[in-house]
Amino acid sequence: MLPLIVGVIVCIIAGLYIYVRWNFGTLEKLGIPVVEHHPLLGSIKEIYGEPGGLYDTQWMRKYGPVFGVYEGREPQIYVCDADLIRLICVKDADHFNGKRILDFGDPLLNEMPDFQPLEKWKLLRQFLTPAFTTAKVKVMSVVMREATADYIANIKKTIRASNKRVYEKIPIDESVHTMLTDLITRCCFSIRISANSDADNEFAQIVKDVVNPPARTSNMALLHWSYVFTFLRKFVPAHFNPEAAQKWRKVFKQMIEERRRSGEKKNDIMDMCVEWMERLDAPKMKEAKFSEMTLICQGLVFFFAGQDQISTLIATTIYHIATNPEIAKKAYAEVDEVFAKHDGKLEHEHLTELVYLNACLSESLRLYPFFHKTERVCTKDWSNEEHGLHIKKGMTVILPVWAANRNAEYNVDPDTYDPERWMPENKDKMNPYTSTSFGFGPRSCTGKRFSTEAMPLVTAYMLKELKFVGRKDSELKFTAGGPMFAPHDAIYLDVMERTLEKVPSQMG
Ligand code: HEM
Repeated sequence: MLPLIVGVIVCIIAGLYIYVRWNFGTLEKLGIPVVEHHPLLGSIKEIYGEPGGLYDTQWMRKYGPVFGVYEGREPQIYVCDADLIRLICVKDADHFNGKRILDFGDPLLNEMPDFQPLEKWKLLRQFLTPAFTTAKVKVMSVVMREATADYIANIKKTIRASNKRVYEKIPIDESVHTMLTDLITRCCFSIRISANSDADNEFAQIVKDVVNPPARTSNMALLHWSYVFTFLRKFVPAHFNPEAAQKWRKVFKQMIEERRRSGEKKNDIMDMCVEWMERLDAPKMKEAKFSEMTLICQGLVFFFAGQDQISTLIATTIYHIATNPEIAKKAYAEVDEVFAKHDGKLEHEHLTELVYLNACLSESLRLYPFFHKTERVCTKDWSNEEHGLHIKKGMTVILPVWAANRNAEYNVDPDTYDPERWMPENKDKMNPYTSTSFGFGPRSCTGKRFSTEAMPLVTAYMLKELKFVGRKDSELKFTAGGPMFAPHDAIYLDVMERTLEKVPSQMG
């Protein structure tokens, strides 16, 4: 009996060993360099370790612009070459029109557009694309200005309440993030939440809670092994907070119902939701499993697709302005000049005049996008002789945004924050596929127009009214955020009103 039991155990272990390592060797056969990896876990430990985008950058520098990585047992091709990115995302996009269908452990969150089967994603794209037409964004620009004015007024209140006339140690990233809940709610749903600094506001709180899971997993071993044995994912705490997602479902459904009952038209996202609610019974919607839940999730997408991204980019830009006198001098001078030219007001048409400020934001966008990678799944075998690359159907191609944007072939001194590279005389020489932060082609970001309006507008108004000053503890430190996100520690600055600018910098 004992030999039989031992035999069965040995067979099970051998079977598991073969299963775990089954895909190893796939990437090597493609003739591309492959990142050294753990014999069972692939490179998942590294992917979850340091800030992910920095790991990818180190790999690119060691292995070149195209290399293979095993995410657990899944083989993936990382591409940081501009021409290949163009081919995969744009020219031959019909060979790469998939993304992986991921499970976030909640039926609502599983409706996010990036992670849907092809037919459903096409419908979602039809829903999302009209949200930010040029005409709509122009109207939203006015609303953005109002939200920003209220935010600045709140900051000024705190400054005036302080004896030193300084709002000391403002966590500028969190502060802008909270303000964006208000700005997005006003622009997309025509709702004014009471005070944008009021973190207890129910709406703001729900949105905040969704992206803050109750407990991040401390059991890293479980997390790592779940990339090898996928059934273990059930035991890993969700990336998002399912309880808050439930609350969102209730609140957003009520909002749609109220708008439907009132018959009001505000030309916003809520109108689009009401309109699409009527279409849910159509056969093609049913076939694609496009449901009420799908629509309710899209409401949430307007927050979590943009809020972290936009707040990180505004905050990091302000951090560089606050801590670099040369950059500050140019940015403030330009903002003052443009406002003076337009009688103290900045409208949609004037944003392109902020050449230097837009260059600063583009540089933050190059270096610090919150989603540090995106992907395509190959849906038809694809070959390119010039690049000597053959990709089989089913293989995941990763576009490691941080690494690709730091490719020294296209950027001099790629790790340095240097807005000058985005000034017209330099920008015009750039290959557009070297700056990957919004993605490219049919699956690219639908929020680009909204973001490129909000970022310069909010930042310019903040600089017009407020002086940001670096502190001894001001730091820009990115932390590990798993395979997709690039979170950072709080960015502390001091802020004062520009008319009361006498308080000295605490830097150095
Ligand atoms: C600076 C701000 C933003 C950045 C850097 C950014 C970046 C990205 C990236 C890299 C992707 C994947 C693209 C690809 O795979 O080619 C994406 C997708 C997406 N983004 Fe954004 N995003 C931003 C703001 C927004 C905003 C404000 C919204 C508002 C709704 C939004 C909505 C979406 C949606 C819905 C998708 C999925 C598109 C699809 O799968 O078809 N994004 N974004």
